Amino acid sequence: MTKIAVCGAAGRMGQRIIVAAREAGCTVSGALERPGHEMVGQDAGLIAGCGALGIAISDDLNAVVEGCDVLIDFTTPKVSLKNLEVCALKKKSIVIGSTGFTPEERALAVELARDIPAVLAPNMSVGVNVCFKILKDVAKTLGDDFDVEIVELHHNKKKDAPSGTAVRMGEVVAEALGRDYNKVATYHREGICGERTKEEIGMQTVRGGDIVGEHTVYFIGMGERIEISHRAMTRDMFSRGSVRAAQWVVGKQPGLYDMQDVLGLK
Ligand SMILES: NC(=O)C1=CN([C@@H]2O[C@H](COP(=O)(O)OP(=O)(O)OC[C@H]3O[C@@H](n4cnc5c(N)ncnc54)[C@H](OP(=O)(O)O)[C@@H]3O)[C@@H](O)[C@H]2O)C=CC1
Ligand SMILES: O=C(O)C1=N[C@H](C(=O)O)C[C@H](O)C1
Repeated sequence: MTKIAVCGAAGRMGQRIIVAAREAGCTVSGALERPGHEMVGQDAGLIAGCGALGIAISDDLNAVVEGCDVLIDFTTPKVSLKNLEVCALKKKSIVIGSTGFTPEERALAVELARDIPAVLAPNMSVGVNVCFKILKDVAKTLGDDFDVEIVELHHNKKKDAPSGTAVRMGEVVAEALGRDYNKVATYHREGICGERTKEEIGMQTVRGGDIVGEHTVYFIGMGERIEISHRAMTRDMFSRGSVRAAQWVVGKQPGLYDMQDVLGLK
């Protein structure tokens, strides 16, 4: 039985991951929150709503990592990089779902994962990962004649924008079209901003209420358009995906993998 520890255990995703790990027959060996968090000391299962587990939420990163086979971490990029560093020191695996990584932070993650197997993915759902695959084909087939715009909608508590999933969708499309995402992504239009260029990929963000996560990529041509949409109704396919990744990654060769590797979509 895979021993899974969860970082960000009292968070929206952390709670669902604890439930998913139990449902998948894994052992929840530890649960982490930051020092000073009001949930430290509480039973992780009671907080997650799946009944007492006898595992108190801890703020001791080293002890929790030592007790697990794999750490699942849904927090922030800075916290995830620290966790990756500690997992590398203790030769444990890690699955990171946090989003909002800068290119520099991503490069650091690749370096830190040199000696341990790690998964880093902005979206753990099967549906979104199949969309990544479809988007590549659609973009290649349509070529430069269709304008690409990406719109994402999330709840009002989300801290990063655009979502990690939207950024990855933009990167997939840009790569398929032979463009550099960092040069063509357009996040803002206001005032007399000029006509749309052919190369740009518009990235639009909507925040409100309790929207779990919705992404649409528009390929807009003359007289027709294609829309590829994914709508998440609950967080459960993200949490189940992260547990699937955790079971998959333990024992793999060192290196940084993504969900396409886990799902065999490459
Ligand atoms: N890859 C995927 O499939 C998905 C990725 N995400 C991403 O996961 C991340 C978390 O999302 P969500 O669960 O909604 O966010 P939440 O804010 O609900 O949860 C994050 C939790 O991590 C805690 N935390 C902060 N710092 C530390 C620390 N140093 N050690 C341990 N715990 C810490 C937070 O505590 P506090 O509140 O005190 O800061 C909070 O409880 C985001 O980046 C989000 O975009 C979300 C869904 C799916
Ligand atoms: O913060 C969230 O909630 C989500 N974040 C991920 C992202 O930024 O892509 C994935 C999902 O859409 C939910």
